[in-house]
Amino acid sequence: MAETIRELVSEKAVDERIVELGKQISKDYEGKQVHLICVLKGGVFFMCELAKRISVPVSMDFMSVSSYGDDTKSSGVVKIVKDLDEAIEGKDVLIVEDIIDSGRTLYYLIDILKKRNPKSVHLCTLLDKPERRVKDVKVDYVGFNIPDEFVVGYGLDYAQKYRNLPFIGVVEGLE
Ligand SMILES: O=P(O)(O)OC[C@H]1O[C@H](OP(=O)(O)OP(=O)(O)O)[C@H](O)[C@@H]1O
Ligand code: HPA
Ligand SMILES: [Mg+2]
Repeated sequence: MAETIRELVSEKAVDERIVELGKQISKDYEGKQVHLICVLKGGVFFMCELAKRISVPVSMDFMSVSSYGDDTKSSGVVKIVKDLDEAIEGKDVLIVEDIIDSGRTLYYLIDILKKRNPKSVHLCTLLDKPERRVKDVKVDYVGFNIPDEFVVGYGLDYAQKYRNLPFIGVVEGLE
C-alpha cells in the first residue's frame, strides 16, 4: 500500500491554537524578555509562527540534539550536535518543541540547560503524546494532546519528508 497522509489537526486549527498560546505566553512573561530556544529541526516551523504571536520582547537561539533509542549503546542519552550561540545565564528560557513523545529528548535537554543557570526554564510544545511517555517531563504549554500515532507536518518528519505540510497528519500505509 502506498503512503498516504490523513489529516489529524487542520492548518486553521493549528494557526488558531498558536495565536492562543502566544497570548498566554505574552501574559505570563509580562514585563520580561522571553528567550526562545528552538530544538532543530522539528521545532522550527512552530517557533517562527509562535514568535510572531508573542507581544513581549523575544530573542531566539537554536540547538540541535541527537537522541539514541534503547537499542543503541548510549541508552537514550541526548548528545548536542549544535549548541546554542549565546549563554543563557540569567535569561527566561522557553524551549520550543514540535512534539514530546517518549520525553527522552527534553528530559536530558532540560537538565543540560538548567546547569547553565538560566533565570527560568519552561517548555512549550505544539504536540504532546502523553501515552508514550517514558521519561517524566513537565510541559508548561501544549498545543494539542494527540493519540499514539506517528504524525508529520508542521516541522515533523517521516524519514525527513513531510516537514513542510501546513497541517498535522498521520502517515498511513507504512510497512
Ligand atoms: O520525546 P521524544 O521521544 O524524545 O521525541 C521527541 C523528539 O523527537 C523528534 O526529533 P528528532 O530527534 O526526530 O529530530 P528532528 O527534530 O530533526 O526531526 C522531535 O522533534 C522531538 O525533538
Ligand atoms: O510522531 C512523530 N512524528 C515524527 N517525529 C517524531 N518524533 C517523535 N515522535 C514523532
Ligand atoms: Mg524527527
